[in-house]
Amino acid sequence: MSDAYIALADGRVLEARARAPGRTRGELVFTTAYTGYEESLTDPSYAEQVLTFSYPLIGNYGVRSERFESETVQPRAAIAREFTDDVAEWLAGEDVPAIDHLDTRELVTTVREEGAMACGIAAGEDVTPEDAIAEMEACKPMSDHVDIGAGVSVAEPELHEADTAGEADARIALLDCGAKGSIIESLNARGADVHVLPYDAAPADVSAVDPDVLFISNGPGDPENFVAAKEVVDAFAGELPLAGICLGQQIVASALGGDTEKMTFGHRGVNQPVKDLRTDRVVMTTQNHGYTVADPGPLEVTQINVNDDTAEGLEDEELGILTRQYHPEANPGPHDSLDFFDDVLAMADSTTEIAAD
Ligand SMILES: NC(=O)CC[C@H](N)C(=O)O
Repeated sequence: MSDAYIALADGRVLEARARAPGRTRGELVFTTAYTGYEESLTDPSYAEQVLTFSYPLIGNYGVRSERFESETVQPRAAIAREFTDDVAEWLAGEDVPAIDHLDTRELVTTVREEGAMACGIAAGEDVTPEDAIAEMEACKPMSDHVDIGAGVSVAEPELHEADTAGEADARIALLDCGAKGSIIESLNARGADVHVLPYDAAPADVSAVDPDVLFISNGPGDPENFVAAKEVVDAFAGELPLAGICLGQQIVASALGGDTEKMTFGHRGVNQPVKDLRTDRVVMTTQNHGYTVADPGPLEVTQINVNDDTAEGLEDEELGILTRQYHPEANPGPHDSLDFFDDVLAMADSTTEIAAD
């Protein structure tokens, strides 16, 4: 008798071992990252998803809150071939179901072939396969989570001061659609004050901060549902330099007349190769996304994914727009693309010069 089950939308039910009990449902996705489980499990972009680690052993360097990207565990459940006790205890303490001792290679192959899909999990004493099936049947498609930003954004504006407190070189308005903490830290470390605004802030809320750059964060769900953020981008494009990471890139492109589409299984891992089309330089990047910019609208695609040619960087020098589909803040690494933040802050400098002229 097993004490855990996962039901898949394709009709299969797999047996597993319960490491943290509970019943839940979500979109089944996988990451190939072999380090960075603390960062992944606290990345708000995983809201409403069930995260499978393709690497077989997760947790062998413990759990330290210094590495968290947000204050809570974000996916609805976690799956690995084997979790260490440290990770299992952390997830149990956070009431996030976790299961292991199942064939995660089969799970990953299924998602690669059939796409990210609904799943249901039941773990703990006395659970039955029917419990997992009932959860799976109640699972909504990701695009139906129309207000997903509400669960991951700040409720009120917050100021995160530059490490050079009192002597900030730039002021950033960060629209928090589920921002990873290390995006804020990367900006603070480069001398920028970061005014974090709720995901549904109005253009007037952005003006109130009088920023040098408007920055749209990463976040969960379907970018087309972030209607207020698109209105903000539309209001400030050409007026203020604009930057975005991941969901931020998708929102900027969509707001300016482009389009996004759902990928079959997405990109989640820490070794995604990205090529800059102007220099032919390839860097390794951290990624976590299930949607992609299919039509960049007026923006130029300056970087692409080497594996599937999808858009990884969008720019418009005249409008002052710079976005990345991957995660330049690079926690857990690699750090190849950290200079993105220097390029964003250079846009802030250029507006200061324009204003001074
Ligand atoms: N990390 C992100 O910002 C993810 C963006 C979006 N939710 C996607 O899955 O594509």
